[in-house]
This record gives sequence, structure tokens and C-alpha cells, in this order.
Amino acid sequence: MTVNADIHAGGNTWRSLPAAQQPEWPDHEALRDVIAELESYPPLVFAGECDQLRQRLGAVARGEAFLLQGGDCAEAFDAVGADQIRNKLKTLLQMGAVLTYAGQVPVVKVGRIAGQYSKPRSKPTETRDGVTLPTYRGDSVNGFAFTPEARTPDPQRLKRMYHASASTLNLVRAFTTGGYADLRQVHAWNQDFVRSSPSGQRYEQLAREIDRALNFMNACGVDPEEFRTVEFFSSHEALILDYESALTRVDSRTGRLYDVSGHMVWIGERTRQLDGAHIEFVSKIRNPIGVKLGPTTTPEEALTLIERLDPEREPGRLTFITRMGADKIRDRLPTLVEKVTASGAQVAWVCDPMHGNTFEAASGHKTRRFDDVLDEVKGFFEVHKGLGTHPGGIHVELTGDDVTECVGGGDEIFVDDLHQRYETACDPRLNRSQSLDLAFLVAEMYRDQ
Ligand SMILES: O=C[C@H](O)[C@H](O)COP(=O)(O)O
Ligand SMILES: C=C(OP(=O)(O)O)C(=O)O
Ligand SMILES: [Mn+2]
Repeated sequence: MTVNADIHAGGNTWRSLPAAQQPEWPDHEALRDVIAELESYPPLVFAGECDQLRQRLGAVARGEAFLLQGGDCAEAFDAVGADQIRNKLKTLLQMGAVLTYAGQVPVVKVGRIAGQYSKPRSKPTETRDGVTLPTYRGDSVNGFAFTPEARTPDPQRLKRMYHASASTLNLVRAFTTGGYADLRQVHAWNQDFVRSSPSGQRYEQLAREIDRALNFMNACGVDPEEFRTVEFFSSHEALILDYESALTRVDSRTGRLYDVSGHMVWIGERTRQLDGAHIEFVSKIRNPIGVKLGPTTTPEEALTLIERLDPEREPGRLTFITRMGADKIRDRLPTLVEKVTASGAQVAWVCDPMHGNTFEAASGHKTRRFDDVLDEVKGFFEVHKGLGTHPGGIHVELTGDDVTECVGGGDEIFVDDLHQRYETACDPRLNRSQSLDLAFLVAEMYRDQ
């Protein structure tokens, strides 16, 4: 075996371990063919970009930057269109501009985008009117429609995921480097939000300050070219290990393994078993890694995760994304942060205020209250302030469209409105105006800090 083959084999050590939440593919030969084809495809990202993001996240871990990570719960193949991608990106960039001004630190912008096609589920099946079918596991696995054909896992979908990710990333790169995302333009969109939406008016003061700051920079003669492009990274949950490992390659510069399906990948709350395949898989790759930590996480688990995933204690390598729930964060987070800090590890702490706050409305819609989302972020800031540690960022499920999936917000959505534009394939997302609300309110929190 050559050295390279040896290293490459390292990307397959997960295969002997239990892997939670994997699809039951009916045809294993077809799966093998798909994996072989995926292995021949070019990388979606360059390993050097993953290193760049790891460095940026290092600044987050050291308290010198803030992470904004967001996008759909589940991307869908039929939503790979220019409008949807542009609206999502626009929303994230607008949030980023507000947070940068408020925090006076760089905001690292990472989309749940160009690869977020696979979903872990709480139940393996779904029953409607006495008919039981496999649960929807994301467009990478099966279809959303409630028919036996759609719900049967089809490995050909893994190739569609690759192509959908490639076209999405291509457009994102074009927008972020081609001038569309110019900071002055992003600020103009924010001014428009403040002017035209009833909820936006309370942020007038902040928007005016940003305007003055931009004018000041202009007057000082800052090169306008500096504003033209923006750094933006992709991320998704590394769930379907056959796909992720088919896209794991040896980097020719360093000889190390990178999962080139996205810049950052994370492991979800349901697949972070210490002796499981997912943790083993990400322990072998050099990408920056996130791990979701729910309310039952013990400090010992967190410390073992650090040992497994960040043995060299490299700031930026490991991000803990806590998702406790608004009612638990003030109780559960302090011990975790204290014990991890005492161990000397420098992880980035990021708040996912979505996944601990989901409930089912009387109409049957899965939803979240904007106030709970906000309260979890508030709790997150309070805990870090109390401990003298850095609230490193937020991780949110959002869309740039005017959907009605979460209740509340400045342009209030009521439970009775949920049916109007409930379009998510999995979890409820903040819509465009709720996302901007959140950014302005977090900006105020950041300033108070
Ligand atoms: O996005 C996260 C999970 O896939 C989702 O919250 C699980 O939802 P379920 O309980 O409907 O399966
Ligand atoms: C599945 C998700 O979250 P968690 O693993 O935290 O439940 C998600 O981020 O969509
Ligand atoms: Mn989700």
C-alpha cells in the first residue's frame, strides 16, 4: 500500500462502527456504483479554503470574531433556483453587516447551504390514515411525497445532491465575489428593511450609525474595492457517511484528508455517539468540525469529544453548537462551559436557538416561537458574560423568503397564519423579516455585553 492509499484508508475506519440514522438502501450494488462514481467527481471545495475557515473560526474561539451560520433545515432539489439562493444569501449578508457593526469584530459567514440535504429523524417511519411508510430523510435519500415510490431510499439521489450542491455553490461564489454582495449594497438593503417594514423602524438608530460609519470610511478614502467582495463558506451536517467519505480526498499540499463536500461539516445531536461511526469519520478529516450539544450532554462527553476531535487543541478546529432550549440553557450551559474552559481547550461556542424550541401547533404544524429563539440567545449571552467567556456566534434555520413557519416576530405571524406559506421540508425556519429582526436584536445584546 502506498502512503497515500494508507491515508485514504483512514477515511474508511468508520465502516466498522455503528452508524446511526443511515438510510436502508434497498439495492446495495446500486449504492456501490454510486459511491464509485462520486469518488471520481471533482472536489466541491478546495482544502485550502477549509484551512482558511479553520483560521477564521480560531479567531471566534479566541474571542476575536463572531460566527453567523444559517440556512435551511433541509435544502431541497426543487429549490435550487436563482431567486431562493439569492434571497437566502442576501438575508445572511444583511444579518452579517448588522452584527459586524454591533460587535465591532469580523463576522465569519457560513451558510447551511450547498450540501444540507440529509436529515436525521426521530422516527424511522411515518403513518398517515393507517398507511405506514419510511420517514422522509432529506432529498439526498428519498422524496417528500407520501407514496411508497417516493419514500423508498434511492442512492441515485446522492449524485443529485452533489450536482445540486455544485450549482448552488457556483452561484454563491459568483454573488459573493462578483460585486452583488458589495457592503454598500447590503447596507442599502438594510436601510430598505428599516424604512419599509413596521418591525424595522425600531432599528433606525442602528442603521443610521452604520450609514455614518460607511460615510466616514468613504471620506477617509478607503478603497471602495475593499467592500466589493465578501468571504462566505458552506457547511452541512455530515450525516450520510457513504456520501461524505466518497468526497473525502487526500490534499496534495499536505497529504492530509479533507471532506471536500463543504468547508465545514457538523455532527448532529442524534449521531454524536462517542463510539459511533460519525465521530470516527470526522476525527480523520482536517475540516473545521461542529458538534451539536443538546441538554443531556455531560461535561465528560464534551471533554471526550475534545480529546477525540481536537487532540492538538487547535482553536478553530472544533465548534460546539449548543441547542438546549430557552428553558434549559441557563441551567445546562454553565457547567459545560466551565469544565471545558478549565480543561484548557479553546473551542468556539455557538448557540443554535432553534432545535431546543420546536413544538407542534394545534394545526399539526411543527413550529417555533420567535420569543423562545430570542430568549435562548439571550440566555447564551448571559451565561458567557457570567463566566467571562466568549459567546462565539449563532446557528439558525432561516430562509430569505416570506414563509410562515415560525410564530411571532416584529411582523407578527400567528398560529392561524402557519398554513399560508408553510414550505419547509423538515423544521420551521425564520423568514426574511424574522431573521433580520433577530440580527438587530442580537446586535443590541452584543453591544450591551
Ligand atoms: O432538523 C432536525 C431534525 O431532523 C429534526 O428536528 C427531526 O425532526 P423530527 O422529530 O420531525 O424527526
Ligand atoms: C438536525 C439538526 O439539529 P440537531 O442535530 O441539533 O437536532 C439540524 O441542525 O437540522
Ligand atoms: Mn433542523
